[in-house]
Amino acid sequence: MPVLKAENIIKVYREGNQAVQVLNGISLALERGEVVTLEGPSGSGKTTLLSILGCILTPSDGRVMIDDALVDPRRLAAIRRKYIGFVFQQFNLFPSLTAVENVEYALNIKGVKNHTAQDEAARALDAVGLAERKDFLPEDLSGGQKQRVAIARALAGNAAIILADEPTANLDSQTGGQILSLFRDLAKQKDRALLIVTHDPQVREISDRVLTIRDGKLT
Ligand SMILES: Nc1ncnc2c1ncn2[C@@H]1O[C@H](COP(=O)(O)OP(=O)(O)OP(=O)(O)O)[C@@H](O)[C@H]1O
Repeated sequence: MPVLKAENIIKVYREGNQAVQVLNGISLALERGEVVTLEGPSGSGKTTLLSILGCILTPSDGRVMIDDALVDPRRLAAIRRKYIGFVFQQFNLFPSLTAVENVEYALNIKGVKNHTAQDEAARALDAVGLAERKDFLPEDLSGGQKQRVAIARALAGNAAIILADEPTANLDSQTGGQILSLFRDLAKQKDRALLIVTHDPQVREISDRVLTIRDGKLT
């Protein structure tokens, strides 16, 4: 059974009396333990699709199922907290929190508190090779290290679905390559589904499958 399934997703953005249909009937399924690349030209709807799959946006039509249950638009935040981990191009770390506090904060939001959160955050940073820098602020970390913190944050709390939007876009290709193999290994270890939106050709190399979106459809 796929952990994530999208059926016939349509998304229309409205601005004033203009309507633009960005997604034109997208269906896909992600299995646990699978790493999938999503490619497509700029403006083709990749981020929109990722936001719908990640329960940030609701589709105009079509449905998303997680673990075979229909995603209820009234419960998006709760479903997102339970099932989804995100990694972004800009890392999106809180600048005033240390590495470990960034991960801990995300765990707190997921309902993991106190010592359990502290221990899990420390373990997650250890898994991405940052145990020695766990008390550093983001400004004292390199780009690759910041992305490791973001990966630790996405993986902590056992999200079954990890969605990444251009995770290597701000990294040099060597650092990007290292981050990608780590990301893949960690996702595979726990049988998570990992979907990566990217223009980076290196992502294909660590993926099981490549999806291409063009004019709002998968080709
Ligand atoms: N909130 C919004 N309101 C109106 N139009 C939007 C909105 N968000 C995105 N769009 C439009 O929808 C289209 C798809 O955008 P999206 O960001 O999903 O594409 P993308 O494939 O991720 O692009 P890129 O690779 O450049 O990040 C674009 O034409 C964009 O301008």
